[in-house]
Amino acid sequence: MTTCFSSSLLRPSFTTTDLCFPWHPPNPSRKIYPIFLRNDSNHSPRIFARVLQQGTGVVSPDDVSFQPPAIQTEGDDKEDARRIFDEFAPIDTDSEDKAPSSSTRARKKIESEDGFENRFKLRNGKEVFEEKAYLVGVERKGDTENAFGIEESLKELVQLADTAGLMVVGSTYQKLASPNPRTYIGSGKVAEIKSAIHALGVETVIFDDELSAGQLRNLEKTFGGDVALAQMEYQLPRLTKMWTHLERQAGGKVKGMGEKQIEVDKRILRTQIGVLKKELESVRTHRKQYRNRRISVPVPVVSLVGYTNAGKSTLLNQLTGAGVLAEDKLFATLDPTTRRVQMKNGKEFLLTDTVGFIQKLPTMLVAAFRATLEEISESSLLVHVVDISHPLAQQQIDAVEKVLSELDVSLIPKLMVWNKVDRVANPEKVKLKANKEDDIVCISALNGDGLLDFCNAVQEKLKDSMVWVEALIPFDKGELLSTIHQVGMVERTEYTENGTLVRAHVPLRFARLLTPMRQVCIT
Ligand SMILES: Nc1nc2c(ncn2[C@@H]2O[C@H](COP(=O)(O)OP(=O)(O)OP(=O)(O)O)[C@@H](O)[C@H]2O)c(=O)[nH]1
Ligand SMILES: [Mg+2]
Repeated sequence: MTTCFSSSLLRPSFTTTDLCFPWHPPNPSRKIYPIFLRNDSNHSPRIFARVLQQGTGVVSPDDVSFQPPAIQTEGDDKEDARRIFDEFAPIDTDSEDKAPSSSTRARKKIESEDGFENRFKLRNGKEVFEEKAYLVGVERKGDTENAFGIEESLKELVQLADTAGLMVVGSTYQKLASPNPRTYIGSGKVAEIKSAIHALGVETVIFDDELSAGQLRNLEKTFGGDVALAQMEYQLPRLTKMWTHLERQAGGKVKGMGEKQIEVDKRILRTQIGVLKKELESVRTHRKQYRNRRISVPVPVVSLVGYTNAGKSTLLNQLTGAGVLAEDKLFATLDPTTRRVQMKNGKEFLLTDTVGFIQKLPTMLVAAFRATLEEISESSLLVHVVDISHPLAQQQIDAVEKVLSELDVSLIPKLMVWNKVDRVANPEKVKLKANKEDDIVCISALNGDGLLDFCNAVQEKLKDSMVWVEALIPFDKGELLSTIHQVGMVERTEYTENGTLVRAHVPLRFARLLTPMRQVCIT
């Protein structure tokens, strides 16, 4: 699962055109392990490596069976590459007690000018440390059969990095003629990355590529870090050692940046982990409370599902004025929100916004995503929102449907919404096409176009999940009658001596409430 963009998604410091982003399409059939290599100043490659395992689960160091180093370079001179990698290799082992060198002082000066503390940014009300990131894409022979093209996949990675609080300052890629996963980027590319690290003050390098255990080991050795973002917490006690060690690589005979800096770094990690945990916990609690409250209400629940950035939150806001965060950013919505939609004809349904789907799902979002999935399975109707203006709309539809097909939701009725018709070259043509298909409605969530049609279509589809009842409602139960009108589809009412005879489709939960009256009616 993974995510996409206009330049407004990107930070002000760069634009889409700054990014040279040919990219290898992620292959859903394989595990992708982007490696984050962190270098903390323009001059000191204080680096650690971490792996973000895509998909569910968390990789642990024990899961990685190391084999002999197996970096093979392609096209370039292997010796050359080895030399470049060697520059990052550990050197001295006991430089900790030595006086700070001029390079350390210069680095500190740069960091203070850079406003280290200023780089804690507030995002969605939470404090994150904004790191400068550089992306490295690798396309292997055979990758091209993937539905998502290189550029799109790379853009998604930009958005993911952005969402993760990183500032993407540049990127590069390399095409490898061999599908062999043991073949890795050549020395020229390594040199290019190295010079970018220095020139752009890059702190995090993200490789989006499948890495063999050998490569992993090599990178781990080369860059000195233990591996895994998901393992940050696990690594915490070992960071002091690791970063001191990396310090030595940076300057040779220099003293490390000192305990203070190391403590700051650890604090950053702890903060990030803590924020994440709290956030996911609150998602869960929130969802549970909402669900419990909702179950007592007979109004049908409609869930908006769809690829990230499709416009789900915008649609919810338009229909309900909910003020739900809608942003041109990956996973703007983490905490699903439910609002009551009241139609002009008095009908009601509950509309739930959900976390967007993506072809690759970052580990840190998995928990939130699961909360959403639980939500989906309890809906009366799934509305699949599609950004029809997106060049890869069909691939995004396929990605979402694939996820849905893996869930236990096949019996829930579905409605597809083609959103952002205002952005397509020929809206009329698109609308015509939608009209020819069953269960597709064209809308612009942004300007409100087609929303009435949407609500009507929702009502029609909800019928599929309702049950047919005939009930005699006593006159003193007038509130039941108005609820039937609100949440159900009334076909006919008839006033009799004993009450009002109603024939209607109503949500199952509500039908149960009517059971005694149905019996009256039948007898
Ligand atoms: N032009 C246009 N832009 C739209 C429309 N609907 C949404 N957008 C824009 O698309 C971007 C994404 O919208 P969101 O509503 O945040 O998308 P989402 O599906 O909730 O995304 P996630 O929460 O990340 O899954 C925002 O910049 C919206 O303003 C539309 O109908 N037309
Ligand atoms: Mg959203």
